[in-house]
Amino acid sequence: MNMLLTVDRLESFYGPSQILHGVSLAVKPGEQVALIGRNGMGKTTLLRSLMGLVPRVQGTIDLNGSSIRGKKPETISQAGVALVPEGRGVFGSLTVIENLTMASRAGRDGKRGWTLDRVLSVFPRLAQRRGNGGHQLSGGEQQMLTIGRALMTNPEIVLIDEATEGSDEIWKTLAVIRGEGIATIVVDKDIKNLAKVADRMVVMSKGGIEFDGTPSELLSQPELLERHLGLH
Ligand SMILES: Nc1ncnc2c1ncn2[C@@H]1O[C@H](COP(=O)(O)OP(=O)(O)OP(=O)(O)O)[C@@H](O)[C@H]1O
Repeated sequence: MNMLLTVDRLESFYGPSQILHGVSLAVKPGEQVALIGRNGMGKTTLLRSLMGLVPRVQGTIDLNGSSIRGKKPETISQAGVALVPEGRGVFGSLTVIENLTMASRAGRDGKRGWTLDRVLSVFPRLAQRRGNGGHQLSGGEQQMLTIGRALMTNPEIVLIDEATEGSDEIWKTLAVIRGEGIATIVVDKDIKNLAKVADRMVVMSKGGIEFDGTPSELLSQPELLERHLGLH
């Protein structure tokens, strides 16, 4: 099967600091990849690098066989990548509906599977608060809104940082996204729940990838879990 996303020997820098040291990773269409590791190991930097938000990156980032490395975030979004950042980034002065409609765009192949009505039917709480300003929403509702906005761009892959930061409803949402055949890279600390939903678990350490395998392969390595995730 052709890969959706191929990352090869990626190096990322903030000013003089090198944060990623040769990350290689491939994601198939529709695959759910969990990205885990201790604090400060480079998970957020990897997602931001894929979205074009890190100023200096070297190596390969290909989406559907075309390079997106060094492209602007807007171009990367048009190519089919959506980011749900930690801390969210909802527009507080705009209503729920305005936040959603401003993100609306056809997917790469012109498909518009995700419309306003569809997003509101998947997230009934957003429908109830359709006229509320973004700043009037709870943390969990803001996360739903950010995911709804990502879906309005009709993406092929959604990158979700600190997924359970908003609320535990994220697990239901991930199941919906999976059912749509949209690939995900999900960063979170809840390894048990991630292992239930992910096709693959990728462990980062010190700006590199330490492990890449199935949930059962990871869970059968207690020494790795303890060293990189502090679990025993
Ligand atoms: N804008 C920035 N400028 C300089 N250094 C940064 C910047 N953002 C992150 N870093 C550094 O890059 C390293 C990796 O951080 P990153 O946020 O990618 O890790 P993480 O694995 O997502 O951690 P966490 O789970 O704590 O969010 C850290 O040492 C951090 O201090």
